[in-house]
This record gives sequence, structure tokens and C-alpha cells, in this order.
Amino acid sequence: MASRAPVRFPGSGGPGVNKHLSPRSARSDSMGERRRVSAWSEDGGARAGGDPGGGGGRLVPLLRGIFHVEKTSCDVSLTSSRLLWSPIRPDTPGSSKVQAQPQEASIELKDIFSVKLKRRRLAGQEKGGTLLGLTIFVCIRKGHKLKEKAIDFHNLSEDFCDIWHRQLKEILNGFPNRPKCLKVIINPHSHKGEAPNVYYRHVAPLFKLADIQAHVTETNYKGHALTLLKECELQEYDGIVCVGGDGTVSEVVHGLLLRAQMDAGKTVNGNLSPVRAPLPLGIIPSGTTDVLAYSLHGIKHPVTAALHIIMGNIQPVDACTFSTEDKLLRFGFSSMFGFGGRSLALAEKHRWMPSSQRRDFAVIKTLASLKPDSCELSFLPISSQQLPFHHKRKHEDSLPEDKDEWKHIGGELLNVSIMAIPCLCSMAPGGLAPNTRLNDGTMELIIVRNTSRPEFVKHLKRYATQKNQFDFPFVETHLVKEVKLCPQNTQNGNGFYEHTELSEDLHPWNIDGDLLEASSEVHVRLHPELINLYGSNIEELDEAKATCNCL
Ligand SMILES: Nc1ncnc2c1ncn2[C@@H]1O[C@H](COP(=O)(O)OP(=O)(O)OP(=O)(O)O)[C@@H](O)[C@H]1O
Repeated sequence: MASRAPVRFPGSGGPGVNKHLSPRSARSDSMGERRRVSAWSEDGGARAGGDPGGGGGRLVPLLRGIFHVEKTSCDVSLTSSRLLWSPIRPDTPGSSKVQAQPQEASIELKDIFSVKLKRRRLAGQEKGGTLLGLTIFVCIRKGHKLKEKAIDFHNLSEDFCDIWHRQLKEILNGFPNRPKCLKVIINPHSHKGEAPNVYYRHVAPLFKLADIQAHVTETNYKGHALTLLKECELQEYDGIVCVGGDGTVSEVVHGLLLRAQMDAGKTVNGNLSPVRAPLPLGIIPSGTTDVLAYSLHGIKHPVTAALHIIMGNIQPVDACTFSTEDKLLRFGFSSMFGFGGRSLALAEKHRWMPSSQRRDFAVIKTLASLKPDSCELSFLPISSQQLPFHHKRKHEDSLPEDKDEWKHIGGELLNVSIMAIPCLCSMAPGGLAPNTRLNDGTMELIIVRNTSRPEFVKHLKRYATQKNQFDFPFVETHLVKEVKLCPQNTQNGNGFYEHTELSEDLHPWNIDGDLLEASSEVHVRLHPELINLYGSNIEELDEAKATCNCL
């Protein structure tokens, strides 16, 4: 017997149901063939196998039969890459009328995430019931949003539906990266206690539909996720899912990357060359700002996040290490020092306030006592050789050619942002760092020098508009690989630390929305594609529209 060629499923493309008028390569079956199930090979022989050409433009049915779709009797074919159906037109003997081509619809198999036998059941009945056919669950994309759609294929024959069900399941099981078992970590306090509700209402039913086992832990204290990730048997899982706001995501990312270093036997110190995270991480946005989820999915939408996980859409993302000379402080994606760090420190002191009020209160209060930090800042710009293609034309001339050359800046700085991801959020839809991308091997360094309060406010307000927020004489941006920042004068004299009760020697950093206090120089290094996140490259998706707005 000839051996079966493996079925290959091509990668990405536009999901959804396609309806188009086209001549069918396969002839519609007559109603008399209703119970006949054929599995066609390339040479027409009946076998339940794959298409060695992987689709390759030719429609080679693996299965073909008749179902009712939307109350119309349809000729349905399953090829190795698509499910196609078109209405059956009965022959009218003697009619000379030329019949219009039947409207054909199809879905790509890679867009299907579940197939279930559909049964009519009485209320409360869990098993059995009269078979009605199959329901196919498809992931459809509308802009950045992903949605589920169910399509019913009715046929009352158990044997017939069973063959289709098994064949479709086998195909779905062959898709890479689709998780079967996940560890889910929920912060029950995120966004006024909404996170569990978001998970159980919007995400858990989709995981169940996709036959994903989810082992859920609700955290009991700050640091619980970190402890959990240090101790749990990661090999049991295909991925980790975090349900919470930026602070929780930051803790989980740090925990997952720390665990990777432990497992690799690495000494975790300031010079660490980190290994990659062992498992992909899914982020279900349930906080107030949700910068990471927004940057990853282009939208703050738990169902979109869940469907990226279910579909196994993997996006490698650059991450940073934040360290002192001898100690690793943190893994993360973005940081702010100065105004951004102080306002977070102040917000954390007022956790009893509702989160949106807390943030506004902290920003206003920090603006009221706005003052610069005296800093020594060094950075290693990326060279013109390392410049990602999307920046090439604008930046090439201003960069060092190919050798590493540290640059130094000293003085009074109001804010320093160092970001490896664009940090999209509702307050800054274009991103806090619009010139970097999720995995382009660069961090954007944004330095805001001392200026008057009204000018600084003007700069901040621009983030919410289309205008260039960096177009001020006191702002400069660089694409960098490393940054060292050392505050010079820890005594600020106006009592700011009295508000926050921070020690005078400690400087607040905002790292991915989580507060970190450091007393000495912090060294930030970029590590390309250190972690896989469930999501897609929205920048590539928007590429056609996007224009580089680098300074
Ligand atoms: N059970 C818990 N009790 C107290 N704190 C927790 C618990 N679980 C996690 N945390 C911590 O709570 C902090 C804030 O969490 P998170 O950012 O998810 O919520 P949020 O502040 O409501 O959201 P956002 O930051 O978007 O406003 C994180 O630093 C996290 O480590």
C-alpha cells in the first residue's frame, strides 16, 4: 500500500469565510448520493489521506458529501487547506435556461479552531440527544479584532458526521503551536476585581470550546505569581496565561524569565546573558491601561487575546534586563525614570483610590511638584548596520557605522523613557515609543530635559494627538541597545519623597507599570526576541498604511 504523504497546512492569511462566484472544479453531487462519503486522493482513488501538494492551488477533496448549510442543500468538499460548499441546483429537464453559477463559500482550515457534533438536547440533558450535524467554529478578523463565528453543517447521519468530525479533528490537531494545556494566573484584584469575571465570562468558554485544559490559580498576594512560576511543573503546560493589568503581567514575565535562567543553570547577576522563556505567554487584558496587550493585539479586547492563544499565534518579543553592577533587578519591556517613576510611586501610595482616579491624581500631583533629576546617562546607539529596515532611509546618516560607541549626556532631566516595545495605550494610541517595534532589536530612548511646566504639559498632551510629541527642543530620541542611568543628586529638597515616603537614596522606576526602587546606576540591556507572546505582529499587519515617523 502506498504510504501517506504528510498533510501540510500553510501559514497565515486573511481568516474568515469567503464567498465568491467561481466555476467549481468538482461537480455537484446529486441528492441520491447523500449517504455516500468519498475520500479522494490525487489520482481519484478513495483514501482518507492528505494532499501531497499541500493544496498548491488544486482542490483535491479528502472528503466530499452533502450537508444543509443555512437551510440550503450544499455540496461540501474538504481539501487539505479549505472547506468549500456551494448550493446544489436540481436539474430541470427540458429547460433551455442557462443557470447562473452557484455561489461558492469557503473557509481556510487554519481559521477553524473547533469542530463539534451538534445534537438536539432537552434542557438539563448533558449527553446523547438527536444528532443534527456538525458545527464548525471559525476565528474571523475585523481589523485588529478577532471574533468567533459558528457555522452549522446539518446532516442526520451519525456515520457520515462521525467521519467528517474525525477527519477535521485530525487536521486541527496537526496545527503547530495550538495549546492543549495552559497554566492560567489571575490577579483577583486587577481593575476593581474585574479580572476573574473577564476570564470566566469571556475566555474560559472559548478555551473549553477549543478543548484546552486550563489550570487556574488566583493569586493571594503580590509576588504569588513569581513564587508559583519558580515552583510549578512547567513541562505539563504548553503555555502560560496571565489575566490582569500591567503590574501582574510584569510580575509573570519576570517570573517566567527567571525560571528559564534557573532551569538553564545560569547565575542570575548583573551580567546575565539570558536564555529565552521556555513557554509562550498569553495576556488577557483586565487592567486599566494594559500597555503590553494593546501593543501586542492592537486593541484591548479579551476575546481577541483568547483567540490568539487558541489559534497558537506566536509573536517573539524583545525584552530588557534592568540591573545594577552586581544584581539583576528585573526583566521587562519598558521603563520610565523621573516623572514617570514618581507618578507611579505616588499612585501606589493611594491604592485605595479607584485605578483611573488614582492615575490622574498622581499625574497632577507629580506635575504640581515637577522638578528635574540630575543624571548621568550613557547609551549605546544601534549602528547603521543594525538599523531595522523600516527605519533605514530616515536614520542611516545620523548613526555610527558599525562599531559600538557609547554616548554620554549629563544634566537636569525631567523624564527618561527606555522602551523595547511601542507601548500603545488609550492615552497614546500611536505609542509612548512609536519608533520601536515588538521585535526589531531596538529600544527607543526618550530624554526630556528640564523645561517649564507648561512646555512639559504640552509635550505630554501631544501623546494623545496626531502631532509629533518629540518635536520640542527639550526632547531627544535615540534607537539604542543599552542604557546606563545614574542619578547624581538624591536630595531633592522640596519634600517629594515625603509624599511617597521613599528613602532619599531610592529612586522610583516605573517598569511595565510596576514600581521598582533603585539606589544606584541602573543598566538596561536589550535582548532580542527573549520571549514568545501569543499575539500577532500588528505592525506588519498595518505595514501598508504605516509610515515611519522617526525624528
Ligand atoms: N492577590 C493579590 N493581592 C495584592 N496584590 C496583588 C495580588 N496579585 C497580584 N498583585 C499585584 O498587584 C499589582 C497590580 O496589579 P495589576 O496591574 O494587575 O492591577 P491594576 O493596578 O488594577 O491594573 P492597572 O495597573 O492596569 O491599573 C501587581 O504588582 C501584582 O503583582
